[in-house]
Amino acid sequence: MAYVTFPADKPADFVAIGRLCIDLNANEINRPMEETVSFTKYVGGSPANICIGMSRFGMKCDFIGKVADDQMGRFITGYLQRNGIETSHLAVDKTGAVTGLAFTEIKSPTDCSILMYRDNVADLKLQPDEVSESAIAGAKLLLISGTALAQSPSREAVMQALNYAKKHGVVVAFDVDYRPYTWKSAEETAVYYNLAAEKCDIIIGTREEFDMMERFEANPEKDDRITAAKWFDYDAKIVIIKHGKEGSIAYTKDGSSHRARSFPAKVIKTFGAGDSYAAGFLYGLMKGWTIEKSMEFGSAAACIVISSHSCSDAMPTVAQVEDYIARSNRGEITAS
Ligand SMILES: Nc1ncnc2c1ncn2[C@@H]1O[C@H](COP(=O)(O)OP(=O)(O)OP(=O)(O)O)[C@@H](O)[C@H]1O
Ligand SMILES: O=C(O)C[C@@H](O)[C@H](O)C(=O)CO
Repeated sequence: MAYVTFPADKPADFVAIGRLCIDLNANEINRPMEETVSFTKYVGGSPANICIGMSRFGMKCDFIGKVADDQMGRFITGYLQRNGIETSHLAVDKTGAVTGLAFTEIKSPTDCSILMYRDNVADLKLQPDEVSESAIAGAKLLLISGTALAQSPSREAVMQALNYAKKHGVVVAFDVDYRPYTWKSAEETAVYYNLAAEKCDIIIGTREEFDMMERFEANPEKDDRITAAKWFDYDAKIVIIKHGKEGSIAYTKDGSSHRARSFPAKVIKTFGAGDSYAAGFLYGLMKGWTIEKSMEFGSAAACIVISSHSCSDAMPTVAQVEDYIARSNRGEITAS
């Protein structure tokens, strides 16, 4: 059963809007940041990672965002281009804003953190009039990501993108992607996340992210079913709640639920799991697969990324994900 119907006659498959930044991932893993001396530079930011993932899967992708007018901004644009992503809808900041940096600390496979440098970043300066209506009208699926709602004018740019998507019958997916930095308060976060989520067809978040959105509501048991049910009174058709290694659960508007286990993985670091899961799941859905098969594909894509050093660069191809599922089913992959 198709829970979401994607428009057929569009020149592009997928357009994402929001954060583009740099990940500097520690080369010396299993060490605190204080003792780390070298890092490898990658393109980062959740929506950028998801877009790169979709492109690796063979989807025709476009990105709407803003980069700094510096070497880092040009590195990001070039990387997207080399990955086959349309970059003509990227604005270039002219106010002296910088590229956001995410230094990753990998103390152990389960103890990872991100040290952010996000003052005066270009991605949050995207203006509503820099959001291309034709880019959104020309895609089957728009992905928005929560961090872009943290500040104006990026917040209004995302709301504008949602308006264009509604006007042109584009399916909207929302990855909650809650990162505490750049938000001023938990109340502000909940207000804007809820405003955006009301307009989305597919909502994907972790249990903790939905807890944060439910700040003004009663769900004392943190019941996933109660969390999901609210959104079916708005535009949602699918709500996915992720539980890390415990897997994920999708609720659909018809009242059914669909569970996905996680696969074993030799984990290097856990960040990037959510982005690769989202890319894999959305790819499956766009291919017309069942919810279960799409979730399984996303879960296996996540394992490939968390077993690798980077997020963006490690995004797998379809063949790599299929191979991971097959090897796991044959018992050839064990957890770390
Ligand atoms: N340790 C793990 N082993 C195997 N699979 C995992 C592990 N951690 C996460 N996953 C897979 O990735 C999916 C998404 O992970 P998670 O719930 O941690 O999302 P997230 O918190 O958004 O990720 P991120 O750390 O990128 O922000 C899970 O549903 C699961 O399939
Ligand atoms: O912006 C961040 O929070 C870090 C990212 O750059 C990183 O690539 C990521 O989001 C992984 O999920």
